[in-house]
Amino acid sequence: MTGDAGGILDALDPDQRQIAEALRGPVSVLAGAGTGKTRAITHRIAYGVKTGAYDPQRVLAVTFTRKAAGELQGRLRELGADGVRARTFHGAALAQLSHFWPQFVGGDAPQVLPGKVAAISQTVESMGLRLGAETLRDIAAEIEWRKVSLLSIDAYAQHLPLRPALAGVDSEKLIDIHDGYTKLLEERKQIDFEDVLVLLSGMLEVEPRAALQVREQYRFFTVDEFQDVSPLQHHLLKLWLGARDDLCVVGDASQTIYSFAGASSSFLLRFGAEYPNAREFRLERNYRSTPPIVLGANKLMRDKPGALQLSPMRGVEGTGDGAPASARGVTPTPPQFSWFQTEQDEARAVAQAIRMARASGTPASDIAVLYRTNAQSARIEEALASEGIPIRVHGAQRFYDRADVRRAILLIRGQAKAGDDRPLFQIVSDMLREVGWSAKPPEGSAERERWEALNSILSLADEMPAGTTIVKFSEELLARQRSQHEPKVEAVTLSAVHAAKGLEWPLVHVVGLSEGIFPISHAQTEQAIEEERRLAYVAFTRARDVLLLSGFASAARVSRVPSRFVAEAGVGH
Ligand SMILES: Nc1ncnc2c1ncn2[C@@H]1O[C@H](COP(=O)(O)OP(=O)(O)OP(=O)(O)O)[C@@H](O)[C@H]1O
Repeated sequence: MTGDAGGILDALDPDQRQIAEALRGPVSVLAGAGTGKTRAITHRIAYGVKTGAYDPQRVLAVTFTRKAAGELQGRLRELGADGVRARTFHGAALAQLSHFWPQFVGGDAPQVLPGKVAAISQTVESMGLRLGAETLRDIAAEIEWRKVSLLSIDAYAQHLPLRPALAGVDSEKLIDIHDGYTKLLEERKQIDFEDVLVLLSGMLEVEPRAALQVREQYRFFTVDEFQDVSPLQHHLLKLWLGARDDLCVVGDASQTIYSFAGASSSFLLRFGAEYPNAREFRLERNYRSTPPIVLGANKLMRDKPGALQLSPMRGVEGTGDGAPASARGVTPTPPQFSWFQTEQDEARAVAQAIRMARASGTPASDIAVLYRTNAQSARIEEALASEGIPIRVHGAQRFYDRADVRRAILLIRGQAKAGDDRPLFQIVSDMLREVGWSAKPPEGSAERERWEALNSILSLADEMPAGTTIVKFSEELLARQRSQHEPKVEAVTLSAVHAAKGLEWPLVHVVGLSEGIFPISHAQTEQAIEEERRLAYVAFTRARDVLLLSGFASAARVSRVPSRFVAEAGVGH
């Protein structure tokens, strides 16, 4: 064994360890929420690199969001697997398409449209139709669904009777819009987000030299969140692999929350049929949450296809990572449900509960408020701001895209180049002052959000080993910026459940648990309700120590009852 490879396995339980040691051939990991699947795959890759089984340059770890790819990259870097690439399907495909286009098509690759709605709107207008913004967005979603499902427009036309009807657009018109939109993009020499994968797949199919180059570059593949893979992504993955089978897929059928967008957990559940020589592993020990949270999650998913039965590990001697929860000011309590008259009452009560949690020592960054749709965040933002609680709205703007953060990093890099041997904390706080940071946090909520972002850079400097120079710190920041590895911001996270996948907090509020809100009113079929249930499962399993559920009775003169998911998880008032 080379270097400290064996040490990597020490952080794993026996099941995770088996996965890390299964370095070759097709491997599938069915892993429940909080069972350490990210830990298992990052350690597996690091172990492969350290033992020399993998050339890090030839390893590709794929996931679905840039945030998750950043997280994966950061964790791999911490484990010393630096050269390995963690990318989204889209990011990896775009890089390859841009590389191959000049060679095999000529000129630069076409520009990728930032969104579809404007082009659809133009198409619709040229047809003499008038459609509302909501319908245009629904059409955009249909175009996406068609493309990720690998359907031509003709094949899609056959499927139409099974698709949800769109208000004010009959089938014939809808097909004309798909046609018109395709032609418009061709004329403008533009492509959309899904076309990146469609075109790259086509290129790899018809250009053996392109396929050869990609296969030469990447040899070992890992796909996280495989339950959310679409037929298009699956197709591209097969092209990347060619005749080889060094593929490790990891996922949880109970966390499939993108089937509305064409994802299908059947690729995960039928992996063994696709690769008869596959080794299948299961991770069912939940390290994240207290036993009552785990039991509630199990109840919610009882007897659902592909659902794993989680065993709570918290409280079991010799397991768990780090300090007991109470050391951070969070005292574990069983999940609870509170019911309010209005949304405003609910928001106020959540804000008060968070104020009290902070007063008893829970750091703001240990708290999250999760909701079904983004539109719900405004109420909560308002209520938290009026209690003076710092917030960050997850998914609104990425940390390293913030103008103030970018300026601060630029200044720190400049100072590192110029040379400065004062203590790191002093240099960094001076640089931050130049972009408006001061020792005392400001009052207003936007100002406070900005301050917390800048202050997290200072906290990062503070956490560096003693004696770290400004040059080293600047390199660390740059590496984190490249991999989107965000420092911890001292603020309460507000997030839609979809965007919270893969994350965890000691204290989680899930709000708006009223029928018609969560499950959402437009989820009418059994399939749609099942997807809502999985979304509730994702939400509930984000909590480590305390899970507080709430809902409200009336909104816009509609009278609501508590969400079925509360009772199904066995959570009482
Ligand atoms: N072997 C282990 N020993 C102690 N703690 C562990 C172990 N494996 C995982 N954990 C802890 O369990 C939690 C969940 O791990 P991780 O984030 O890797 O989970 P996950 O399976 O990717 O979760 P999810 O699918 O719910 O997003 C983390 O806090 C992690 O540190």
